[in-house]
Amino acid sequence: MKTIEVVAAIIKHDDKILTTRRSYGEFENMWEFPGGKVEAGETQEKALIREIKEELELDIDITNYLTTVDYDYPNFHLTMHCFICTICGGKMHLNAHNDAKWSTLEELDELNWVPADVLVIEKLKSDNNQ
Ligand SMILES: Nc1nc2c([nH]c(=O)n2[C@H]2C[C@H](O)[C@@H](COP(=O)(O)OP(=O)(O)OP(=O)(O)O)O2)c(=O)[nH]1
Repeated sequence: MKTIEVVAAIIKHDDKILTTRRSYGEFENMWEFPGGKVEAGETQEKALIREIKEELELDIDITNYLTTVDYDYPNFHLTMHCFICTICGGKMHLNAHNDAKWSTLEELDELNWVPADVLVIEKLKSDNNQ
């Protein structure tokens, strides 16, 4: 099975986290963390900065590494590296999503997530309880 390597941004502001809703493809209208595929020759950090600029027109600072999740979808294996980030510039514009919202950790449970992201949310919650 092919593996897709993806980077995702957990963008924080105060006690809120930015979530975005996919506007196309097999996970249309499900919530995710913004990001995308790492291109050949790119570092994970460079890929994430590029993806967030493309998708949201935002500049980000990567604060720290959160986790890497591995998930088997029926037609591919996902390896997704997740980083905690903050916004350092730009004005949000949705180029690849049909909605975005700021949610507290508790409010994340109310959203219909892309399947692999449930693992990311578990990690965010366990870190928060330490
Ligand atoms: N961006 C993102 N992708 C995720 C998440 N969770 C998850 O399972 N995925 C999957 C969905 C997609 O199959 C894959 C990422 O693809 P993508 O479509 O965002 O990548 P990309 O921006 O490089 O897009 P494309 O030009 O190939 O469409 O990872 C997540 O939180 N964020």
